[in-house]
Order: sequence, then structure tokens, then C-alpha cells
Amino acid sequence: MVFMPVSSSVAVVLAVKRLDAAKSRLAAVVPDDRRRGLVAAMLADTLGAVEEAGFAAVTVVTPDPRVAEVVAEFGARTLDEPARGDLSPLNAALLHGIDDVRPTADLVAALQADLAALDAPALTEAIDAAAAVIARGADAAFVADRSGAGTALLVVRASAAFTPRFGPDSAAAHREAGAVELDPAHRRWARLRTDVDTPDDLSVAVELGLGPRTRDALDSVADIARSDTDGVFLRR
Ligand SMILES: Nc1nc2c(ncn2[C@@H]2O[C@H](COP(=O)(O)OP(=O)(O)OP(=O)(O)O)[C@@H](O)[C@H]2O)c(=O)[nH]1
Ligand SMILES: C=C(OP(=O)(O)O)C(=O)O
Repeated sequence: MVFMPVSSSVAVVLAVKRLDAAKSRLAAVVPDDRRRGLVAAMLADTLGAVEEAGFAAVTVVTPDPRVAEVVAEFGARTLDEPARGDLSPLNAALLHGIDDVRPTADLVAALQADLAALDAPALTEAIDAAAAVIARGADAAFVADRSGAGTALLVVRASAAFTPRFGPDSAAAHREAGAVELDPAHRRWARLRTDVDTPDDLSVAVELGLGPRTRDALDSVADIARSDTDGVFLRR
């Protein structure tokens, strides 16, 4: 068994699908043309928090050149989609990124890309907690999302053959695969746990405090949504 120091080097991997296909569950409150900008803004705020936390080795797996432009603004790198295999497209994309950076880091952190309220302290604390658990012998550790069913962050030992299991009920899937759940009582890291898929998630992220780019993107939607009775996240 290999033991890691808590000060292990960390590579961060995210996956973003084509913007035209992204965040369909927000379609009722954000029109198509604004939704692409909103998804890009949430990615930018996520990458902003990662940068502020001091994690410099960042890879985003995406087929979308507009996403690649956002990634380049943060000095991060883009990897194209892998060939289709047995895994879901999301897990195939993440595993492609994880495999690519494995030789360069002690730990690989797979992070959701829509963490519009993420801040550096939450991310740093969670990755430190994961590093400590992995240093004690686990192959992987994760932070569940706000609902408890999904996963906001999965950290794997780079040398371990741990396959990501993002998707429906991924928290249970990661737990069953042997990953250690961090802060299972959900007392900490609300800003990390709030991935934005639905209007309700967006409301919670607004309450927590959005990153600046998401706030700007939503301001542009607000002009439309103020007169829209479905603009739930703006009426709070
Ligand atoms: N690179 C890549 N990323 C993906 C793929 N599928 C999903 N993702 C990303 O994985 C995260 C979660 O994906 P989903 O929940 O399936 O999609 P979503 O865009 O968040 O939302 P919905 O359209 O409402 O399901 C998002 O960051 C997606 O952009 C894929 O095939 N390739
Ligand atoms: C993919 C996941 O989340 P979502 O579909 O909510 O983005 C997940 O939590 O594993």
C-alpha cells in the first residue's frame, strides 16, 4: 500500500459537453441563447475558484471550441473527447482526463464544472480532507452534492485504478466502489456541493452568492425573466 503526504500534488480534471446540449433542465427559466453563456460563465467561476485555491494543473475534457476558449483564459488545458467505450460519455471523458494526468500528480480531483458559488476555501478544505483519507490508505474519496445523491468532487489516488461513476446516484456508486465519503453529515462545503442543474439549484447558488461571471450572465437573463412568471430563481 502506498501512503501519500497531505501535501501531495493535485491535478484537477473537469468535463463539459457541447454547450448547445448543456443544462437542458434549465431550459424553462433560461432561454437557449442565454443558457450557453450561463454554462460558460459557471465553468469560468468554477475555474476561477480552482485558480484562487492554487491548483495550477487543470484539464478540461470537452468537444466544444467555445468551452476551450474559456479554459484557455484560465491557463488551463483542453483535451478532446475520447473514443466511445463502455462507460457513459461523462465518465469516459473524466477517465480520459484522469488517465492523461495520472503520471504528473499524486492525486487527481474530478470536479463538477457547474459550481457557480464555489470558493477557494471550500475546495481547498475538501481536497485536503481527501488527501488525508487517501494518505491513510483509501484509493478515493468524494464529497456528495447538495441532494446527497450526486457527487460534487471525487479525488483519486493517481496510481489507483479507480473508475469514476458520475451520473444518477453517483454518491452511492462511489461509496460502493470503495471511495470514502467526506463529511457525510453534510455540515460543510455548501459552496462546493451546489452544482447547478435545475432552477432550484440556481436559487440556492444565488443565496450562497454567485461567482462574478455567473452573476453577470444571470443579469443578462434577468431582463428577460423579470416579466417571466417562471423566473423562479430571480424572485427570491
Ligand atoms: N466532455 C463531456 N462532458 C460531459 C458529457 N456529458 C456530460 N458532461 C458534463 O458532465 C456534467 C454533468 O452532466 P449532465 O448532468 O449529464 O448534463 P448537464 O449539462 O449538467 O445538464 P442536463 O442537460 O440538464 O442533463 C456537466 O459538466 C456536463 O457538461 C460528455 O459526453 N462529454
Ligand atoms: C453527474 C452528476 O450530476 P449532475 O447530473 O447533477 O450534474 C453526478 O452527481 O454524478
